[in-house]
Amino acid sequence: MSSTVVSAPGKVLIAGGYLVLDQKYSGIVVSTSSRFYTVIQPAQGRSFQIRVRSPQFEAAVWTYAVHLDTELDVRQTSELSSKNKFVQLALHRTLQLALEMKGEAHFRHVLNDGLEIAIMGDNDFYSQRAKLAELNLVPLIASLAKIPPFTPTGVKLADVHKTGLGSSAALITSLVAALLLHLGVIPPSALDSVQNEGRALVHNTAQYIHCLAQGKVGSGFDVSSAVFGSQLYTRFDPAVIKGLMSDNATNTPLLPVLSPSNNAWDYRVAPFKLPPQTRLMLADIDAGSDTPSLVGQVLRWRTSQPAEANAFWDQLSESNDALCRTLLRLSELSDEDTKAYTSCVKYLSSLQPLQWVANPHASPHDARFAQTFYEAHRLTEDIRSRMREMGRLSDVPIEPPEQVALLDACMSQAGVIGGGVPGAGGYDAIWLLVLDPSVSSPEDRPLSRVERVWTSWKALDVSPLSATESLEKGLRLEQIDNVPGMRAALGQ
Ligand SMILES: Nc1ncnc2c1ncn2[C@@H]1O[C@H](COP(=O)(O)OP(=O)(O)O)[C@@H](O)[C@H]1O
Ligand SMILES: C[C@@](O)(CCOP(=O)(O)OP(=O)(O)O)CC(=O)O
Repeated sequence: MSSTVVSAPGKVLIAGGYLVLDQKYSGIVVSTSSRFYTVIQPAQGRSFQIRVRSPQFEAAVWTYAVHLDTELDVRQTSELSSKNKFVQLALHRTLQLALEMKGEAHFRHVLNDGLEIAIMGDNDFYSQRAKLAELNLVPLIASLAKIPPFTPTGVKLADVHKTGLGSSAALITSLVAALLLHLGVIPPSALDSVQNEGRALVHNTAQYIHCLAQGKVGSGFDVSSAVFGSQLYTRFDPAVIKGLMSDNATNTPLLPVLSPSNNAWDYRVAPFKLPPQTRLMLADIDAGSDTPSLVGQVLRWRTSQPAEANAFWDQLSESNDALCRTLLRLSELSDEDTKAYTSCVKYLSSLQPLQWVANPHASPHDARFAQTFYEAHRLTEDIRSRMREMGRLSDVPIEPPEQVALLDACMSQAGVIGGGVPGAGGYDAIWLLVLDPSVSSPEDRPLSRVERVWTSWKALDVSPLSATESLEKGLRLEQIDNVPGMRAALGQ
């Protein structure tokens, strides 16, 4: 049997943090060009053994034995090595599903060869600050390209500095998809289109396993974007997986719950993408925040002040939805008249947003582009101010003063549409959307202006990520030799 390689993108929740936990509201999630990869190869001679390794980390090899008696068991055999609950649960539950769907004979046939699995994340998932310093490189996006792909982090998994792209969700999603493909549960064509039963099965299984591994049911926007790509996401009702979440549910059949034909899966994925000739910029800030504790405190405020909080969330949600519509409208405007759109992007990229709508010579036709970009700017600023207000009301540093100063400095640069603190906010990251005209010289690009702000910023340590938006719709089937640096990282 040959190898199976599947990748899944990381995520940035640009609007809808906290609200997306409630089915009444939605979140805008952008999937990133930075991806997690799972490589599965047969392990000749190690029947019913599974070896998993993460070559970017120290001591990151986990070996498991698969036992199939009255029930399926996946037991770690290397007692001396650390545990990896996310990987072990993904193996156990996905193999269990494969057993239910394909039967014992097929299961034994595939496992007879054993499995050799490698997990790798693009460099963006882990802070590259130390590596840039070691190579004497200025923290610029162009410098990141000089770091070899899948570069070793030099530390154990537990000690790595994550950048917030959602490593566990992308990892679980790529691992589940690769296993379901390798075990013949879904065909490779399941990854050809977005609306597909096989892909939906990957989604449901990965959501369930991610919740189980995290020990909580989050909104699931990270898994959904890893499967389906950028989207406007509305969560599933957690009741659908309740029966499978307890420790003594290991004998409960998975398929009736995880099957795409189970109507209790009521998540909604509406199309979303960033406008053409704009670019997402992300920075990792060297100061972390603990998402679960921020979430706990905001939700306690909502429970204690329901009337105030619900009215507040309704208004914030209107701004989030309006931002989604406005950004989608820009794609339509570009389709309607690409030439005029392109020249407008070039013109606006040298001006600040307030000047965008102050051109007395613009024809009504051209003014539509500038007005829509301005509306996107206004909405991101409105969302920022509401998120800050929610932080004040719940006493949570959602956009703390240090981040306010940094974002305001970025926002004052010509050609910056908007930005904010992604997801739950806090100190760990910022996102920006900038105009990125295809025809300007490199130093005139808004991207370069923002980078100059970042490199000169003293109050916080700001380091860029290389990710752009991924326009591929989530999961992707890969070939080892087409992924730069993969074979070297595998040591093959
Ligand atoms: N490269 C990797 N190889 C193996 N497991 C990984 C890797 N990256 C992350 N994980 C798993 O994901 C867990 C981290 O999950 P979590 O703290 O929720 O991170 P995140 O916020 O990035 O999703 C790790 O403890 C490990 O089990
Ligand atoms: C608060 C939230 O709505 C968004 C959190 O988004 P982040 O991107 O901050 O999440 P982490 O990857 O866990 O750091 C919680 C949720 O939707 O589950």
